[in-house]
Amino acid sequence: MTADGIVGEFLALKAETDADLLAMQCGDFYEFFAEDAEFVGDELDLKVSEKSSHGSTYPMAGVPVDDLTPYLKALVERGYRVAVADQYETDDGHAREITRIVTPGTLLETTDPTAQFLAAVVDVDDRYGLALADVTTGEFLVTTTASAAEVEAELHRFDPAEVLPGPTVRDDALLDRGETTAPVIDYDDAAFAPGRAERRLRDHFGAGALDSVGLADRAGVAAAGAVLAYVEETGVGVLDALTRLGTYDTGDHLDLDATTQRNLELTETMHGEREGSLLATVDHTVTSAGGRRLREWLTRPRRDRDVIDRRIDSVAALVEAALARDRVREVLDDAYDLERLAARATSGSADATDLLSIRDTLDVLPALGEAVADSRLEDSPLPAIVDRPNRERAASLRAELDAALAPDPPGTVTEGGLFQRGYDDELDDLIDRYEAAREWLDGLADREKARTGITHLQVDRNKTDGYYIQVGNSETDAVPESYREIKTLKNSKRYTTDELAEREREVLRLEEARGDLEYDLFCELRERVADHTELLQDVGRTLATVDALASLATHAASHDWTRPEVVAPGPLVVEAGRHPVVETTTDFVPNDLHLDTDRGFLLVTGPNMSGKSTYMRQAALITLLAQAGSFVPARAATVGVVDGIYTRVGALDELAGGRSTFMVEMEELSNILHSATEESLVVLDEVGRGTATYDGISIAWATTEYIHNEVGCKCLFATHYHELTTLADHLPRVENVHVAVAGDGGDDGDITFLRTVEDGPTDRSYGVHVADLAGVPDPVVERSRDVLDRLREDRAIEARGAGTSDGTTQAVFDLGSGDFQRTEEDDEEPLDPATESVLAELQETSVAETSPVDLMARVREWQGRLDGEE
Ligand SMILES: Nc1ncnc2c1ncn2[C@@H]1O[C@H](COP(=O)(O)OP(=O)(O)OP(=O)(O)O)[C@@H](O)[C@H]1O
Repeated sequence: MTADGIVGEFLALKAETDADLLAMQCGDFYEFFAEDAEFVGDELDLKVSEKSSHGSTYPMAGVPVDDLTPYLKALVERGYRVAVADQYETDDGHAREITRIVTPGTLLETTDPTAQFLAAVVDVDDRYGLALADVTTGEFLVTTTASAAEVEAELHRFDPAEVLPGPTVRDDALLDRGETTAPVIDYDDAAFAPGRAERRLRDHFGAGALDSVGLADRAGVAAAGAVLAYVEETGVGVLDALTRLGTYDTGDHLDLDATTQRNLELTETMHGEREGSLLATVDHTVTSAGGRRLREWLTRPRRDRDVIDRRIDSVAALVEAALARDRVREVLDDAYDLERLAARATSGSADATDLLSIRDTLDVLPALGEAVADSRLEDSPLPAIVDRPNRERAASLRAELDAALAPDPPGTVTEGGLFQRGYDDELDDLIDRYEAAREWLDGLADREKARTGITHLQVDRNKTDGYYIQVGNSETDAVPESYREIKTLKNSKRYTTDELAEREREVLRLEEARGDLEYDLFCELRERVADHTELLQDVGRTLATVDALASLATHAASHDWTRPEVVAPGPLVVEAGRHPVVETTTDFVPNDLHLDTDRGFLLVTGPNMSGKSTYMRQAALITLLAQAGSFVPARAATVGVVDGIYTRVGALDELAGGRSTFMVEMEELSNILHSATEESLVVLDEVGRGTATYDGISIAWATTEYIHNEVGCKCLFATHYHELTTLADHLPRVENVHVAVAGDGGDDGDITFLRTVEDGPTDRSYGVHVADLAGVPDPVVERSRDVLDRLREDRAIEARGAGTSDGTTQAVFDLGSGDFQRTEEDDEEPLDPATESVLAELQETSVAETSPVDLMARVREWQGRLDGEE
């Protein structure tokens, strides 16, 4: 094919696909042309050369066929979708077609141990269907819900690598809320049609599959069908990896909205770092599958007490039995990622080393069985967990692999050397003949030296000349007549003979036959392994589960955590509780917490920086950890199961998202007030702060009443609005607690943060002290103290009337009530315009939002105006 034709063909194939880039095979290379070449040249630092076509030149960049995978991975991990066109032989030359599209959600070759979900969301008949498939492990989950917030929360939990919104949800806010940074692909509308989707699901998973997993909802079917269709387009093998369909009900798990997952820093901190998150703190797993399991438990804690208790029973046993725990972890350390290896076997991408890894990991199961047979673990649920997979089938698969594979097989599966002797008679025979021919060749140099008397003679092989006899120039006169010269080098000549040529042909033929036969045998073996996918997934899950349990136990033992008593919905009582992450970096002061039916709502006050947020998050995290099946950081804890944890904490900078912080705050509050039930735990940190003081107080006030009277859930509410503390006198379940400090924070008085939580409201706010600590310039701090003193003295700003010689007070704006109070005698008289205007401005002035300096300047200006100055 001409050069022109190649670029033309590339552009035609590119027009066929909606992938971002195309890699087209041209002989031994995959080439990118035109814009794609420039793009990959930049992204991957590939050399870009020029190719001429139709009189113009096109950029061209290529990678050797065997090296494509790492380049593909690099592109896909940056979020691009890459189509691959392979070349195949035809009767009159060769042709090319797109054989697969590699995308972030369907990349089998990933080396990142975290789960890689492809998600589809669709809305049918007012319900949302969400399907999540991880082709690297074969996991395929479907759920349906009527709530957009729940879809959002699930997307945040599963953190998909790629999202396919159905036609009706493409413009939905739920996809641009920043819940996912994954590429969002507008995929073929038809794939989401429920009828078509259902047929596709039945074809792939079998006619009865939908009924047996209880997938009836059209929205769920549509989402699952779209995922299948998409995966199918990306390559046939990848689709085969999806073996197990499952459904789940969002009600099985603790409801954690997306904001709460972020606020509680479950898997990453507010700054997007893993380090410092709850997961990073408690993760001591030794396998990547165990790490995935632990992440799943922390992001999807349970509501079912039986499940929770079983996990905690296992953790407790492992906490007690330190030696057995170490042994369990040591045994698990030898395990590879079986779920992923199973998917590689099913998709046909596993090589011999992968099958050996499967063999070695199957070995871990009996060893783990022995480790949990320890007397201190035998009464726990652990032996039953390890017994769940079929041990006999696992042992026989292991034995089959062990008998088949060579101990140190090559990385390619087409060149032989994969199998042990004795595995296959035909192969053994081929190998015997091959080795005999090789032996003849290996001995040839010595035999020829002896026969001819030539000393500088060697036999070797290279790509262009094949096998040859090489003789140094000084002795070429002595070569026998049977030698045929094939090449002259500077110091030597190369020869062949009829017999050497014949043997060479034989060796090559045998090599090829061996390679072909081993490849066929290997594919058969790999398929037999793929037939055991479910078994491998069972074993993989078991190892991951035990690893996650041992990790929780390791953390509990090393940080002195305690077993929580998990009870039916009800109280949350914590004795000497700590924050699970903060305690690892700080000399932490433990705190008690008591929330029950008589005392379900705590108003938490205290100076800035005293530890209010930490205290409240600690309560949420202790509940979450208990429901994940973990021990908790406390001396003792009773945790009443909750159905959801909802938090609204300090405003994040969401201005980049185009919404004002106060709007975000109110949207989050709205979601909480709509979602929380009597059995939820709600944590509110300074709700109402983002607006004018009196609006803020009013919203906080009404929120407290609503949660107390209507929702009736457990709630912790931190506030700087001292006014709210009086609510404890009116609402029976509301109590005040405060984080204590020593010192009054007054003029120069320093305060010491005690970090202890005590009953009753705090008396001061100490904000000026924190301003001082933060390095606000001295004049401002001092001035603030003056202003504060005055405000405290008067709790009022006076408006003095003009024209009254003695300057008697005419109207007082009372900061406590937020009302104007006038003196009796002035009431009759109409106000003069100056007073009117000052009062109007005064009414509009927000004390909280005006700096003390401005405030004083304004007051001075008002006084001037009232005194008749211009
Ligand atoms: N019990 C504790 N023991 C030790 N250190 C703590 C404790 N509680 C909080 N801290 C530390 O005190 C600092 C302030 O805590 P936090 O952010 O919870 O205060 P806050 O009262 O919510 O502040 P603000 O009102 O300004 O938001 C943090 O650095 C935290 O690590």
